[in-house]
Amino acid sequence: MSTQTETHEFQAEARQLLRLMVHSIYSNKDIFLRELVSNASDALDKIRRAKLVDSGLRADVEDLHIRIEADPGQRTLTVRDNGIGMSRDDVVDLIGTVAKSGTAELLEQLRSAEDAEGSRELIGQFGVGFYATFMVADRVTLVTRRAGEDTGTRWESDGDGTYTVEPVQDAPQGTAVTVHLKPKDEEDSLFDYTAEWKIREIVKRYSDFIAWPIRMEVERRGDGGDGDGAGDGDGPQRELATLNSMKALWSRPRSEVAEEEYKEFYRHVSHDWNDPLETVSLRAEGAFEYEALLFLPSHAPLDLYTRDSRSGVQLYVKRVFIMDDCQELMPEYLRFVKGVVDAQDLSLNISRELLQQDRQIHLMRRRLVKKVLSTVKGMMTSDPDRYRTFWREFGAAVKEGLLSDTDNRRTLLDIASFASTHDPEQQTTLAAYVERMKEGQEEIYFMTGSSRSQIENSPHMEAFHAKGYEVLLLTDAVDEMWVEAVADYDGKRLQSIAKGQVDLDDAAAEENEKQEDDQRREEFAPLLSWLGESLGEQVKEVRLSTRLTSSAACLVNDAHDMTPAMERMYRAMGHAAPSAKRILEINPDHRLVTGLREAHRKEPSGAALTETAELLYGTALLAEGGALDDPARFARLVSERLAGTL
Ligand SMILES: Nc1ncnc2c1ncn2[C@@H]1O[C@H](COP(=O)(O)OP(=O)(O)OP(=O)(O)O)[C@@H](O)[C@H]1O
Repeated sequence: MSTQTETHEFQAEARQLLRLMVHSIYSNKDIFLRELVSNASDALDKIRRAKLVDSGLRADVEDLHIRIEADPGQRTLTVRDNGIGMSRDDVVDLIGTVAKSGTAELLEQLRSAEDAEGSRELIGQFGVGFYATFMVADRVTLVTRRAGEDTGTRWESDGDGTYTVEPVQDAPQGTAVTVHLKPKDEEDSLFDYTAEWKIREIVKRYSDFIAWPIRMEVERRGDGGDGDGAGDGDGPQRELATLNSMKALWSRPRSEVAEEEYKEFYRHVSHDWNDPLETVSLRAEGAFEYEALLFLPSHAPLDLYTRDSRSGVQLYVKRVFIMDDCQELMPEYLRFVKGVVDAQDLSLNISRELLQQDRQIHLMRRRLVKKVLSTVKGMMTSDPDRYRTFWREFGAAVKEGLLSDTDNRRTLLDIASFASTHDPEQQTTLAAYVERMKEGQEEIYFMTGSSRSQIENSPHMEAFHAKGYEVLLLTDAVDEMWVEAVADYDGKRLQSIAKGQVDLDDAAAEENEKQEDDQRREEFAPLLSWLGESLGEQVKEVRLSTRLTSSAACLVNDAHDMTPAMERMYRAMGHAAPSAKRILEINPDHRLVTGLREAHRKEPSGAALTETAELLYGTALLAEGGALDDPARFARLVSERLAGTL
């Protein structure tokens, strides 16, 4: 070891991931080579781009390629690229840590995953990249030099928790990763990764479309020989071969590309080990030509709802990689879409700033979005199960589009599904809801809340349930927001059952009940006005309810007020959101309410009565899942009352 060798510890999460790799929960170990080739290919993309942007960069971009070197004697396999390379700090930051958000959650889920199958699925959603080498290696050495820098870095680890870094003077530009292979053990899927046939097989299978040549020294194939590679006495002849075809998949007609090739390409661009759910290809001809090959994943990534979630569309210009994560091509609500867009008529030097202003890019994005949405719409009829998977995984993200993408709002409403009281298992579309609407029903009823059972059991549901009206049960955080922005679907107003007044009676019944109502209002007027005063701190009005059948009371919002959930969300985002006072509705048929009316008639004031009013309000709040201001006081009042009944 040189005097400049430093020993570092892997970051805690990295250590845990490494342990998983060493104990190899993933049965297909071949993919380690795919990961190394994929990283090498990215490094080559990056150097070409860097040189385009800064022609003064001291970098050799003459013959960019990947080279695989196998040494059966030493049992090593090296993947070498002459790409962008890494500085010493890059190596420590990128290789020694796992920067991906969601790592901690993933590890937690892995710990609780019950079987190997479950673990594989989870890890598949994550992609372990470079660390996959530790499935096949007992030591990994990486030598790298960043283009433009003089000193290189040597990194080495046996995957146990620490690694070393030291400077090296004679490193070539780019990165070489040498895997010191564990002994072969085919029963454990550990093949001989120095064997030419095995390397060829893996490259062909996983990396054929890589745009850079993947070269390796191979045995020269004899002309019509016996194919055993044996030489004629001078030993086998060797030659340098390119193992991959390098064909850009997106430029080939769909009919000529095998499903398996698309899947591999998807894995390359998405770093997802699972198959994609759907492939979307698009070719635009004319004044502004481009080709797109996009994928809808089959699982939501763990970081889909975190702030730093990346969008997965790469931009190429005339087959040259320009940038990852091109947000100008896909709106945030479709950030899970992965793939490649290759434009013919953009400058290779295009910057993000210019992209934002480019009219053609705007048009391209509009068309891509429409294509993705129409693909989803198509799935609804062609393959409903697949559509359901899509919506389960990505529905909550897509609904964000109802707020941000007014152009496509109608399509978004068409492809959306919601839980509903109609069916405890299956979600419904709005179109299906409208079809089932009762005669005379003018509105689409919904309620937002934190869970299906909480909404279903909330007092607001009672009359809707009793009268057989279907209610949509909206439980995603984003639902609170979009329902404020979207007024109607197909001319039918969207109406929260927890807001404003409800009127579920038909005209004939209404006439009969009108007189009864007037009489009741008169009877209850003194109680309502007393309750209004007594609970004046908490509510802005107390009125008789038409939505309750079995509960004594519930809280509702005025039609234009924010719901408590919205207020909480605004506060969580750091906005000031003063609490809007709500309306207490009481059920004139409930024993507690009629009893209270009688008690109030006999003795219009008094501490016990005021406490009952407080309890009535508190119970209504609890029934909808709300939080009491002073739970201890509430508990004491309830205990005292209970004690009185014994
Ligand atoms: N051959 C290489 N040349 C330059 N940088 C590399 C090379 N290999 C890895 N890196 C750097 O190390 C980082 C981490 O690599 P790693 O394979 O662990 O994850 P990743 O490729 O970013 O994502 P994933 O885990 O999904 O494959 C890369 O993002 C890249 O910046």
